Amino acid sequence: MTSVSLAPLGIIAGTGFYDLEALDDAHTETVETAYGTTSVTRGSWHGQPVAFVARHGLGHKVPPHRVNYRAIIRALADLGVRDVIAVNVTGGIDSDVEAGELVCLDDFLDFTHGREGTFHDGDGPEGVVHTDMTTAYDPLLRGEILDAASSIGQPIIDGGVYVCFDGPRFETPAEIRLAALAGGTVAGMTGVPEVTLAVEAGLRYAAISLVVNPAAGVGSAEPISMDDLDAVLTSGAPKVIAVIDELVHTRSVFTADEGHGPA
Ligand SMILES: CSC[C@H]1O[C@H](OP(=O)(O)O)[C@H](O)[C@@H]1O
Ligand code: HPA
Repeated sequence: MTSVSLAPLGIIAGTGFYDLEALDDAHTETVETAYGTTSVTRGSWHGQPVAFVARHGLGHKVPPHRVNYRAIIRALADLGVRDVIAVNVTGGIDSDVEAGELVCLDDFLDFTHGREGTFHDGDGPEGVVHTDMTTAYDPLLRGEILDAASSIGQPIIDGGVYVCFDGPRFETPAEIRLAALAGGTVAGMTGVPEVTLAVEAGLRYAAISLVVNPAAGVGSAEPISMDDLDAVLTSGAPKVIAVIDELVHTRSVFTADEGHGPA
């Protein structure tokens, strides 16, 4: 059997996901890019190479508005990653979406301001570039996530609009009502420009959102409780890992069948 080098699967995760225990031979390196440095943990999962980034850093030191999204995406692209699965913890805007549920996102609204959101500042050899965002979340990668969830019997909502706010404060009820009117499903603080930079970099990107609370003012006037949120995160994180585990496992079977498995 000829051994070929597989492109590593990129995984970017945030709140509650700081290392991937499933990774074998994990080692963390600092990757330098033209946009700054980022820390990437590389290892293998079911024999598949993986490059993992904890977007808030170990110990959750970096708030959402200060994450260096360009360095993260550039680093993964430079390491040869072609596909990225992102995990975003969110608040439910749509009252039908409950805490503990998973959503496979299919669109976004960008309510952020002033983030470094492009690789195309007009100063490169390519000049002015306008990147299509019609299917920002890659349909094929979304399909892999949905199939993986279905295979293990994990419910996941097929499609949802991620509304990205700057944070780090939570939103007001009025902001969430506006986002609901605009068609938002879930609220978060990190999904954009991560997704748009990935598309600009030519990566296939899809995101699993774990809903951990009703967004501000949804269903009740109760303040968002970090304790409640943490409890849902603790019970929900293994569901997300199980879906990704199945996706990676399926890929490993497929690559072995194709004769491209690890030697
Ligand atoms: C602790 S709740 C707010 C925090 O969680 C989300 O992070 P991530 O998307 O990285 O999972 C949200 O965007 C905020 O950064
Ligand atoms: O309600 C929320 N809003 C924004 N980001 C979040 N991340 C978890 N919950 C929320």
